[in-house]
Amino acid sequence: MGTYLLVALGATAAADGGSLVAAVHQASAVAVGGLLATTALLAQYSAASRGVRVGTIVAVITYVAQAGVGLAGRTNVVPFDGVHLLGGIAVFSFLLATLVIRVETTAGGPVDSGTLNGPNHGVTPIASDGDVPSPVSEPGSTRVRDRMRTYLELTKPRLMWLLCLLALAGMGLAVATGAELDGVTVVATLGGGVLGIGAAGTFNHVYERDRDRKMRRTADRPIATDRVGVRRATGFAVALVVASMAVMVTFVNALAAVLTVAAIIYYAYVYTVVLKPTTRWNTVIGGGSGALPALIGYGAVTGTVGLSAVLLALVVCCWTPAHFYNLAIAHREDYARAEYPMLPVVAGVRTARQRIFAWLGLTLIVAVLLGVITGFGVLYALTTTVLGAVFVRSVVKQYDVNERNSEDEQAAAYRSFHASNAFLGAVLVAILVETLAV
Ligand code: HEM
Ligand SMILES: CC(C)=CCC/C(C)=C/CC/C(C)=C/COP(=O)(O)OP(=O)(O)O
Repeated sequence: MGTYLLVALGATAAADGGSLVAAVHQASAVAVGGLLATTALLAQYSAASRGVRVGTIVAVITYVAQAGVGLAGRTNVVPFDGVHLLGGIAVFSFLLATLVIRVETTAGGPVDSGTLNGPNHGVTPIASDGDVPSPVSEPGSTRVRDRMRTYLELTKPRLMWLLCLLALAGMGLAVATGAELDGVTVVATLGGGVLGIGAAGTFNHVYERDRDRKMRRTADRPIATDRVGVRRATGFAVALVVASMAVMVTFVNALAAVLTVAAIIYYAYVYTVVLKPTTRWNTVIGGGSGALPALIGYGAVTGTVGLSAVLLALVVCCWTPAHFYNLAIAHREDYARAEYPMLPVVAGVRTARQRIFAWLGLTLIVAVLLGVITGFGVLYALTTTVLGAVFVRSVVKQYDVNERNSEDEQAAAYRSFHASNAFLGAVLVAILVETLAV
């Protein structure tokens, strides 16, 4: 992650042209170079696998070339900024790949390589949504409150904070281009967005009710437990769509309204109905729905779609598999039982963890590109680096658990899941501060 810090700081230095950041970048380059050389040397003389030895050497060679390009650029002999950025990304990628080889070859226990075949090995679900209704009869006011809570549960409220933060960051990117932001647009976009997410979530509950019953994590959902009927839930979802559109069209603009409908259809139909039950790529392709709020926020303010918003959406697209595969690992028995072809179910845990590393690496790379084109400062560079490091570390730690299908394994996967949410949340807040703070 030291290399990543260099890339992030280098991008910042290039953006603000300031000498302080440039100086810190150069000092860090020397320190990280020392660390890298030591690591490579230790790898050659230890029992590390061939992959690790070769990987660290390749990283060192690229690093030296990269330092050369950096020095040449400093004296303005070769103004190779783009090459220097790519070189940094290359070193980072080699090292991440080497890390994967390293954790795989030193993992203590038998790494799960295959797909699930047995029914249920006694996994205890860690998370579950919602309360099971009490059988005891209750006074009217409690019943009304329960009913409201049940309908609220249909809207998947727990995802909303991050999706709202994403839309806000989209608005921040719009402001960075010089657009004006007003309170009505902010409130109406978030309000219309929340109604839209509620609609999409409710459709998802309706369509998945049979499979939800088969999964421990979801068996107590409102429709799966018949607390709400299919027709009522569908009516509720339609009402939410109408309300969302009314808010968007009246108080925001046509683009935001169209993108919101697109997000609802993308999640409730393309992902839920077409992709999720049929292909292992469901998460990768379906993640696009959750990325749309970046464009909705930007479009709400500017009436157009801009490059920075597209890059932010791309960050979220790359982040989504790194976010979800952790849960898919923790609940793979559930998914297998409901016959969803989630990656860990059809390709095994080992492959899923590799993909988490790969998508996380891509997320970090696209995040740097976003920083470069928007000219973000040190706060953004440090946030992506530190929270990125926490996320990477949490995934490495998943390999420390030896016992397959144990509670420890689930807990480790859940830590990565929470790290993923903390990472994206912090990056979005950093974007907001960078774009809105004067
Ligand atoms: C294909 C895409 C995605 C899949 C399959 C996925 C899957 C999941 C699942 C299964 C949960 C557990 C949820 C529950 O039942 O409460 C969850 C939680 C969550 N997801 Fe995702 N997710 C996706 C995309 C996103 C996106 C794009 C965001 C936001 C930008 C997001 C933010 C969250 C948040 C905030 C939580 C709640 C965490 C908590 O309860 O502490 N997810 N996700
Ligand atoms: C602005 C707007 C309308 C956005 C809507 C898009 C949206 C709700 C994206 C979130 C994607 C998501 C949480 C998937 C959950 O996966 P899952 O359904 O597989 O999870 P589950 O197993 O818990 O049902």
